[in-house]
Amino acid sequence: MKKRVLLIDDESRVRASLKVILEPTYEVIQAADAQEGLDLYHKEAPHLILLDVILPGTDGLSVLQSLRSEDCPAPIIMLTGTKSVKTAVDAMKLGAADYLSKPFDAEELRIVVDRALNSKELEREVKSLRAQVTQRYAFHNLIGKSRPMQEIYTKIEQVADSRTTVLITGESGTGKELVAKALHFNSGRRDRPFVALNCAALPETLIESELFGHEKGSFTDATARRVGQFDLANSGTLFLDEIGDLSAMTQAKLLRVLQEREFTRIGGVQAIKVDVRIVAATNKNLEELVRKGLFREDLYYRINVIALYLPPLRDRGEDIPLLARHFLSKRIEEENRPHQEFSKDAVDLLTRYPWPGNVREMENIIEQAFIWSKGSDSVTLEHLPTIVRNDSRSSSLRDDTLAGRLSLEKAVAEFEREIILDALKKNNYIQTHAANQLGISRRMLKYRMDTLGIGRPDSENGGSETDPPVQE
Ligand SMILES: Nc1ncnc2c1ncn2[C@@H]1O[C@H](COP(=O)(O)OP(=O)(O)OP(=O)(O)O)[C@@H](O)[C@H]1O
Repeated sequence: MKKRVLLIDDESRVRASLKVILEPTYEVIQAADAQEGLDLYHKEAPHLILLDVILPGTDGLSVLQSLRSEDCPAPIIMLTGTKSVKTAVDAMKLGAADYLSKPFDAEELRIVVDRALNSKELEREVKSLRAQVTQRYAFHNLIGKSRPMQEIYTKIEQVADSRTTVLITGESGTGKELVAKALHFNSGRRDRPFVALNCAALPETLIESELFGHEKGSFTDATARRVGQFDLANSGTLFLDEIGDLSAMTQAKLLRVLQEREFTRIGGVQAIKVDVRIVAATNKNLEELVRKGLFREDLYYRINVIALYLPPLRDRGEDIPLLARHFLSKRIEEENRPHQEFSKDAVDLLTRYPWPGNVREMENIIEQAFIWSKGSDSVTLEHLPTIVRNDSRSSSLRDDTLAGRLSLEKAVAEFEREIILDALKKNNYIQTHAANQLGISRRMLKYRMDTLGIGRPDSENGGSETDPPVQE
């Protein structure tokens, strides 16, 4: 079936000639003014619109605006006068797919129309592929296709819809809060509140009042009754992050709520019944805290009914490229920037980096790469922060040595060479400064440079003027 092109132009001569050019490939429908054009758009749902800027009554730019405000899926190509560059720019800003300045020839018209339709097609394909990938590799905003992540998805599905308390463990930034949200939004409580409280962020004096609320006059600052998080989360989920940081007294009170499903506000006498599902998280080793007497054993057993462990990112390497692409595409979409991919060596480097701050650190690093790669076709090594580049280099030296590809002596020399070069570059090749930074004498630096064969970049800028001669 031929694709439909809607042509909105008041000059019948222009309409007739455009029709002749396009008709062999497309079905052309025509309108002579804005109103007729909008009516035909609603009736015929065209695949592409050719819209003249100058129309009697309502002009083309206003029509463009109203089509865009309706989320018109068809690309719109503006037909402008020769001298109206500003109008063309305005039209592009308002969301036109392209423009053609009159007079244009048949070939130009065909190219612009084909290109707009193809890129729309491509956009649609990318969207649908992305949706498919997200469906397969994601679970409620959690991205990851590694085995541990697939297991987490299965467990979430299995336990989400019960009132059982869940304990999520894992290093900082591994996604514990996202898992807690996934549990909530996949449960029957999804329309009720999800309340998150970071137990480590509040001083001990405040945490109890934050959790349970207080009655007016219960302490000096309690000028009014305050509702606590348990009240707010009633019939929903309460996410207690960093639970290992709770004081002994708050641990005792929390145990009571978990056992009796009721609590009392500070300064209150009346027990309040609640139906709250608790999801707790920690990056500490709770068993060890129990052994040291810092965490109540009975509370530990109460919250550790179902345990979910999120492994660090470095242990789920196949998720690294997936997450990196996810964060990059998200930013590209948000800022409406042209599509970019990572170069192969950038992906390799990201995969080798140990990610001590896990997914949170990755989000941050991809944000930096996104900023530095503005205007480039792809995200390459040079757009990644030095911390990733250096760390990955040292780990590849280590890997090569352990795999027998490089002798220890050579690996150490290579490592030393890179550090010395870095120090020299940072200090503009002034050896005295570089030596200071490295904590060695200038003579020693000179000696190491000679041994490792490090020369100056060129004698003009090599810092020789500023460096005093080495005293023998
Ligand atoms: N699997 C994932 N897919 C997509 N985004 C993720 C994933 N894991 C974590 N993130 C993102 O990384 C950031 C940190 O995640 P989150 O706050 O859930 O970690 P956390 O383990 O609770 O950290 P902390 O222990 O420091 O509280 C968030 O912005 C989150 O959206």
